[in-house]
Amino acid sequence: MLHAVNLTKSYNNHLALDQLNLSVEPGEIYCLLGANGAGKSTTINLFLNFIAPTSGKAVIDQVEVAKDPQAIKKLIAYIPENLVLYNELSGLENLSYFTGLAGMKYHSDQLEAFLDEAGLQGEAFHKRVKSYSKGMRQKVGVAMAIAKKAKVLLLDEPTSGLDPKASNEFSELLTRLSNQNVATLMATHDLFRAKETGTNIGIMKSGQLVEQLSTDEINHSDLEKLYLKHMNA
Ligand SMILES: Nc1ncnc2c1ncn2[C@@H]1O[C@H](COP(=O)(O)OP(=O)(O)OP(=O)(O)O)[C@@H](O)[C@H]1O
Repeated sequence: MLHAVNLTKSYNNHLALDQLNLSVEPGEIYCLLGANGAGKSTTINLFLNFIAPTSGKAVIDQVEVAKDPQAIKKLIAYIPENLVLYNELSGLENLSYFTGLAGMKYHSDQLEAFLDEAGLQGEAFHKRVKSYSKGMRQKVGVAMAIAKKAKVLLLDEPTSGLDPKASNEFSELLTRLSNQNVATLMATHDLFRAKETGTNIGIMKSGQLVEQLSTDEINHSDLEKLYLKHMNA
């Protein structure tokens, strides 16, 4: 579903991403780990076509992202660390606005069903987003992905700053979406969540993927040891 093929990005001779090769298939939750500056966001941004590759390609559903970004837009949902929503609008109004912008027409009862599926409490649907916690805002993002019937989820540190309960709820949503065959690529610093929620883990260092493994293969403690081994190498 989602493939990086020798994907490379350099900024003025600085290699932010160096010949990355990875695949994420439907139903997989692939977690990218790595220190600050390792190239995680660069990878996500290349799949989003926010930036253009220097060489290599990002491919989603057999379409090269840089060649047909409009086709890709229909397939993907993106949740960054801080989702941009209109604070003066309610969660429901934001969902209505953004789905409308993406060319989708839903009745308010359908929009409410999406928010409900994303785990937002009914009493919050009509409250202004400025009163929402970060976890509630992220749920609006998940509702957008559900409304869009996105085949691919691109997430850049979506649980950063969430309390453990909100983070756990977010992880449960990801698992539910992966059970519906969504392919997820997530940049995160949270080793615990990556092991708990992810199906696959890639450890990045200085723009390179230095380790790939299935979460079935490793326990929490060994994952931490492996991560630190790479960071200290
Ligand atoms: N617009 C830019 N111009 C120049 N260098 C950049 C730019 N964006 C990213 N970089 C560099 O590319 C490298 C990879 O950055 P990236 O943001 O992908 O790392 P990251 O793994 O997401 O880090 P973090 O965990 O801090 O978010 C870093 O060295 C960064 O300084």
